[in-house]
Amino acid sequence: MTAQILDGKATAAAIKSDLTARVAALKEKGVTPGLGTILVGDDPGSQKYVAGKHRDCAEVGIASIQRELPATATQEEIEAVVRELNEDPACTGYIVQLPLPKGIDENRILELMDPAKDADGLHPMNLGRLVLNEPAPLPCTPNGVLTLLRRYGVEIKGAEVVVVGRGVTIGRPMPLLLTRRSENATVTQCHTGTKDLSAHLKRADIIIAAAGSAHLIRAEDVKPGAAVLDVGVSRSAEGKIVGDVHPDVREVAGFISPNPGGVGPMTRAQLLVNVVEAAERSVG
Ligand SMILES: Nc1nc2c(c(=O)[nH]1)N[C@@H](CN(C=O)c1ccc(C(=O)N[C@@H](CCC(=O)O)C(=O)O)cc1)CN2
Repeated sequence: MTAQILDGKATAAAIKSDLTARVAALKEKGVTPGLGTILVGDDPGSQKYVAGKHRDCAEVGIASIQRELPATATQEEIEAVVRELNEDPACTGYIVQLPLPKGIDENRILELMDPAKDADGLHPMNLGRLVLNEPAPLPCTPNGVLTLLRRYGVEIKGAEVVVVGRGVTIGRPMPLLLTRRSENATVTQCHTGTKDLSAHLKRADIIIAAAGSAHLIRAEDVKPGAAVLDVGVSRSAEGKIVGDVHPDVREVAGFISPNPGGVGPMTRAQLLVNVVEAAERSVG
């Protein structure tokens, strides 16, 4: 068996095409949605992701607001830019690209954001709303994973899902989305303290690998027919992306998301969804 590809590029393109029409409708009502980004430092990966976000904006008609600070920026300097975007009426929503340089209090920066402008769904108020089952912008990568599973008809209801990783952008919020009544999955969260990862993986109908550990998920640990989503990013000596999932898993899994070309483009598409939804709320 060779796994069906969960094509994030194609799915993101379909989402962007729908958003293009919605942005055009907003513009007819006099509203141009605007996405702001705050990028601190010169990490090449972060620069690439932010550039991609603005390319996407141009594609669907969303205005771009870009703020860049050097790696030496102080907490106060970053906070000043957060306050500026909180007040900017042209900015419908914005993100602070993570991770921030060492020494910066990331949580304090996120807390300072206006939760109504939180395009990433990572403000503590919005994560709290998710816990409480209240409407909130959803974190982009977990929502991208869910959208991909739904588009390809992977059964989520009642599925045994293993999430590997506990980072703030995916590992922490992913189980919150999956265990909502609308999804009804059963979730096990694994991490570096998990004693027998292999035993958990072998039982999973869906594996979401977000550990950032190259080829951590091996074919012998995957149940035949399982859906495997590769969210991990490590780099080879040549600078190429190496995911968390070993290439041999394709021969065992029922569905697999490539990396690159799987969850990454979905993260970007869901960010645009959050901005357009915020703009639509503003016109009622
Ligand atoms: N504020 C945030 N910071 C970070 C987030 C986030 O959701 N919000 N997630 C990641 C990085 N990220 C978005 O910012 C992101 C990662 C990957 C991609 C992507 O399209 N990847 C491509 C490959 C790109 C390449 O060649 O390097 C793919 O998978 O096909 C987009 C966004 C951490 N920080």
